[in-house]
Amino acid sequence: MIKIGVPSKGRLMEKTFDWFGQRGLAMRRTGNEREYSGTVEGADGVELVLLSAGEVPRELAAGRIHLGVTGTDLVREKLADWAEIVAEVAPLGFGHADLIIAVPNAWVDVDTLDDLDSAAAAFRAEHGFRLRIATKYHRLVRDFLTANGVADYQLVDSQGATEGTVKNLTAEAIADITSSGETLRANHLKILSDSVILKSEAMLFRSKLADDPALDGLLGKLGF
Ligand SMILES: Nc1ncnc2c1ncn2[C@@H]1O[C@H](COP(=O)(O)OP(=O)(O)OP(=O)(O)O)[C@@H](O)[C@H]1O
Ligand SMILES: O=P(O)(O)OC[C@H]1O[C@H](OP(=O)(O)OP(=O)(O)O)[C@H](O)[C@@H]1O
Repeated sequence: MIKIGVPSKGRLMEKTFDWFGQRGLAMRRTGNEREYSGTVEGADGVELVLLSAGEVPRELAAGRIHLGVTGTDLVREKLADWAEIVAEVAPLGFGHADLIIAVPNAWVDVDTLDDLDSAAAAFRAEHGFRLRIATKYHRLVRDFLTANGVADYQLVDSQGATEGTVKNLTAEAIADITSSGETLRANHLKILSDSVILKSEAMLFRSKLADDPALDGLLGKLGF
């Protein structure tokens, strides 16, 4: 059985279903609205595994799914040695979003990473603790800030509604995905001009740790 891991809800699921549908593989959810089960028609021996987008990388790494759809951001964040574990089969043309760092609009003197570095040092001197950056992308943000010489900060974990942490006084800055920019604007935050950490998009991945004799045939049918 070839197992394909697909996000279980929302835009990502619907667009993924459309993408496979256009290539002759009809996917749909079955059971009631809340039941996470689904079927695939158009190819024999293929099973649909509905997963949280955030869990697709781990399932690919464990070899429990052969193919998986998720954002490139989540694969790079969750799998340190991702290029050894998965191969990128095809970008799907949706789910485009940038991982960026943003600070309050009110910080008029802070527009770049250098400015952030200065502000972070001043913040620590004034408050006695390090400036807090809220994010769920710990690995990517830490690596990026280290590479850019920013050190005087701490990451605080935020698994959702990250832009709200500044207003809630649990962080001074955030690192999150943005697409239209609406959420940042609504929360009075601005992007540091040189802080695009990653340009993410939805991608079909193949696990290098799971094989099936029929996999190449299926990829051929999909056009790859
Ligand atoms: N506003 C957006 N526009 C485009 N892509 C987005 C947007 N927000 C998130 N994404 C992308 O969608 C993917 C899934 O995001 P996320 O982890 O937030 O999922 P989720 O909907 O919270 O799912 P779950 O809670 O099941 O893990 C990520 O790859 C992310 O980059
Ligand atoms: O730039 P925009 O178009 O406004 O999109 C960005 C928002 O979309 C995502 O949140 P999501 O809706 O997935 O909710 P979350 O806060 O639970 O991650 C992301 O975390 C941002 O908050």
